[in-house]
Amino acid sequence: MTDRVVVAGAVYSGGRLLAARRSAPEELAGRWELPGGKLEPGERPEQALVRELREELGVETEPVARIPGEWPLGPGYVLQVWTARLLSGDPRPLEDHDELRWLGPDETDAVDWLDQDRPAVAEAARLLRDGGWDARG
Ligand SMILES: Nc1nc2c([nH]c(=O)n2[C@H]2C[C@H](O)[C@@H](COP(=O)(O)OP(=O)(O)OP(=O)(O)O)O2)c(=O)[nH]1
Repeated sequence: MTDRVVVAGAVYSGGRLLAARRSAPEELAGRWELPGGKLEPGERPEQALVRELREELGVETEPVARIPGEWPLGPGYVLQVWTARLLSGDPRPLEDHDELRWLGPDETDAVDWLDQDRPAVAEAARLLRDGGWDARG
């Protein structure tokens, strides 16, 4: 069976990366992730990402580029990650999260990322340090 996709955003603004601390489920609560969620039937990943970031954080974003790779999340799900530009709004933890942090290029290791997010975060951090974000859009 094909795995279902969870799409997450490496959201950036002003040279910083957004990290979100999960409030649920219990086994993930307190760990940090790139915000996003599951694709709904018929949705493209970029559409799902824009919808999830609107629902969870109250912001409008524009997906820029996929971070190459795909990471297993447990039975039946894989994680795909896009860089995304913040277009408008100030992110707030409306759903699924209880804290948000903007991380500068030297701070991307400062939070306890979910293990399955670490490869994508490492690549996002590299892009942030190289200033390569907008070049990819
Ligand atoms: N959003 C997101 N979820 C992740 C990441 N890493 C990771 O293991 N997950 C897991 C947590 C959840 O079990 C699942 C995504 O579920 P979710 O709760 O964010 O998605 P959703 O908003 O569509 O949730 P739902 O209420 O429809 O179940 O993937 C990540 O970086 N971002």
